Amino acid sequence: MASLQLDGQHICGGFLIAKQWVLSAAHCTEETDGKTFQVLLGAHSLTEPEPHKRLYRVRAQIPHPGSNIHNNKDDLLLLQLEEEAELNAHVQVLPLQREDRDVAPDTVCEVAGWGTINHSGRRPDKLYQLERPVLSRDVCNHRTRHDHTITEKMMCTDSRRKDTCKGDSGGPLVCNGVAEAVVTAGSRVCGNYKKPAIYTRIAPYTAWIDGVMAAGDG
Ligand SMILES: CC(C)CC(=O)Nc1cccc(-c2cccc(CN)c2)c1
Repeated sequence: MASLQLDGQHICGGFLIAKQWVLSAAHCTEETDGKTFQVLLGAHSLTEPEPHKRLYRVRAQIPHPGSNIHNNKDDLLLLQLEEEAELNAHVQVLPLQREDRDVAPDTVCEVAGWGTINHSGRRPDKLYQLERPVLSRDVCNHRTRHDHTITEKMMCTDSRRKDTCKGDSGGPLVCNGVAEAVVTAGSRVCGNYKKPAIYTRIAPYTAWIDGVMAAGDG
């Protein structure tokens, strides 16, 4: 799990997909006015000293060309670290789902982040992890939910009570140990069952991800 930070403040989640590459969400750059993130790896607490915590500078930030501030489409961001991350028990690469097939509804997946915890807007110091069931695209696209805005490159999880929120964007949705999708802000509401959590599915973007990493590695 990565924390994308500006001036020492957690802004968004992300995760290591290769030794020198982190995947996150493009909309995380919306309020950075051009500043480059730093990436914290190996952390559980954002503030306390921990043996495997290390802050990395970012050589390049590459948002998906289709990403924009008006919708959640192609909401992916690749970050190339200044150097390869030092891997250990607390810092590992997460395998990506490369088969483009929907995760079955009701599959229980997990999502983690340092995003705001509840309606109080309290920001946690320690990483939170949540198990959430996958919601079918048909239910998620219902008129009373996200009203046909969920494309085949997106997926949803139930947002009844437990949900992702501000600061969780960019983190992985992990199903059976594989990163299936990336948290996106969606309608930017949290914990409302009528607005299920939305994720950008990874499998439809592996060609783009591989292409950027190949070009970036020179
Ligand atoms: C520059 C960005 C950090 C701005 C931003 O993302 N704001 C924001 C505000 C309220 C909820 C959320 C939010 C995130 C992740 C999941 C969800 C939906 N459960 C909401 C996101």
